[in-house]
Amino acid sequence: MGLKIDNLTGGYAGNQVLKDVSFQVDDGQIVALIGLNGAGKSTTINHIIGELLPKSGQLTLNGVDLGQAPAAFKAQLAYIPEQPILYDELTLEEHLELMLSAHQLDKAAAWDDVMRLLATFRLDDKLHWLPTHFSKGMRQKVMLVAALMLHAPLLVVDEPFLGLDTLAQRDVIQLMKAHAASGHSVLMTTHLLSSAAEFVDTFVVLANGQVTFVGSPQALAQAHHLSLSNLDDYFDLAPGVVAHDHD
Ligand SMILES: Nc1ncnc2c1ncn2[C@@H]1O[C@H](COP(=O)(O)OP(=O)(O)OP(=O)(O)O)[C@@H](O)[C@H]1O
Repeated sequence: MGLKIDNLTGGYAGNQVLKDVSFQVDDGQIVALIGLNGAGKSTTINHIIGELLPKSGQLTLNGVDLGQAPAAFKAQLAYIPEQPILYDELTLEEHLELMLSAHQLDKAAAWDDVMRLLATFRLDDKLHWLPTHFSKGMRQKVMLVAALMLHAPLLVVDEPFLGLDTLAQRDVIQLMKAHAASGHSVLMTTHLLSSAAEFVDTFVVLANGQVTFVGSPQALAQAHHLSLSNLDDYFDLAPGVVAHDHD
């Protein structure tokens, strides 16, 4: 079933950003939300994670309605924000233990999997490090491990590649693909259209808080006479996608 967003209108007090946004993320799919700065990508995500309340519209995840059962809705998703949020006084291991217990997961049962993820990102020898010792990319990797180890039905990732080296970017793509292949789904935002076109199933284009396109990378490219490798030119060419940040 996956995530279904129907006619979502919402935003911030005094700034209604999203207008009638509808799209879905089916089980087993990777969907990328794209759009220029200020188009409404983060606002959409803030609604999905329950940080913002819709003015109207409906969000359901595997049949659970966010408005009616927020805790059950949120329990099904793992969210990786654009800016890593870590506690200065907790080690890497303590961060992961905290996340596991917050999700009622048993450390003994989950730990082999956690160590595999840490090894993927070359963090397995840093369990006792504090966040102050981590580089920006390492902090991002910790957030990725903390979310991926939950195996949540929906993984929501704001800008997954920000601050990551090329090896880690490749690893994140593989892990997102594995997450989807296991029947779960991924919703991400990105500005890297050509790279995303290599592994996402669907692009959802937002412009000025409205959905202007939903379809495969191939369909998006064809609609604008672009090749997949030239998709980064999309926002130069597509009419009606320009966001107005401050109107
Ligand atoms: N806390 C806020 N209060 C009021 N308006 C906001 C707030 N955060 C964002 N906005 C406005 O909402 C609109 C959409 O912003 P949003 O952050 O969703 O865009 P985005 O597509 O994620 O952009 P970016 O690519 O820069 O991350 C913008 O006009 C922005 O100014």
